[in-house]
Amino acid sequence: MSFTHRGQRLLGPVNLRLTGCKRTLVMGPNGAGKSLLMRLAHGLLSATQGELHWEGRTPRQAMVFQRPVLLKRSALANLVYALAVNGTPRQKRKARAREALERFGLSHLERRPARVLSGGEQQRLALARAWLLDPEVLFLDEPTSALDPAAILAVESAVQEFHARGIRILMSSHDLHQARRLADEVLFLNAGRLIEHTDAATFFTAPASSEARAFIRGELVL
Ligand SMILES: Nc1ncnc2c1ncn2[C@@H]1O[C@H](COP(=O)(O)OP(=O)(O)OP(=O)(O)O)[C@@H](O)[C@H]1O
Repeated sequence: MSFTHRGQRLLGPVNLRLTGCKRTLVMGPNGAGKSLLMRLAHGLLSATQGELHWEGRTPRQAMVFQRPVLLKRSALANLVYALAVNGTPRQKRKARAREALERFGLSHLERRPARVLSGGEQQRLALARAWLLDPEVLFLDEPTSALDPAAILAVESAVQEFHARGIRILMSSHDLHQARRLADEVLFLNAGRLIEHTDAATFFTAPASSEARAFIRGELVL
């Protein structure tokens, strides 16, 4: 796939096959095209050239963003609304929403307006909403970049839980430590090009490209 805007190619061509129920971390410097790749894969954007193919039917998917998109209503009502859109019968919505709030440690905040929750609480609410959608594939676009260490830990634990439940993870991150903790494999992008697609152990110990080596050493990649 490629994505071109006003004659400028911002991403691609990216030719890539993702398999297995892995945790794939999408890495690379600012502007590398990580978000574009995630949005194309999730179907929020259409490729200007090329196509995305799912093997078999298109899986159920959810996406968690850097800044959660929450409705101007309570935490509970945000989840109830997601269930309504999802077609869950009315009489089951509140109980299921409360279960999800409990799972993500938010029960005590159910009546609070979602938009006044702290950044970490909002992200947990977004994860609870994703959980309720029962996805087969979960996209997370830099979900921890605005969070403190405790909130980052909560998000990473949730990612591990999703993974343990058999959900395929595609997550972008700048954070090398986070990628080392979570990744089964890494997609490394730079300037709109896919530079490496490799298992995590190889990426961190013996990256093939000079760009990835510089990125891992913490040097500026231009
Ligand atoms: N919808 C769009 N229309 C036009 N340009 C876009 C669009 N989305 C992204 N871009 C541009 O494409 C490039 C890649 O953006 P992208 O958000 O994918 O980068 P990124 O790797 O996620 O960066 P960051 O780490 O800073 O979030 C940037 O130069 C950005 O300005």
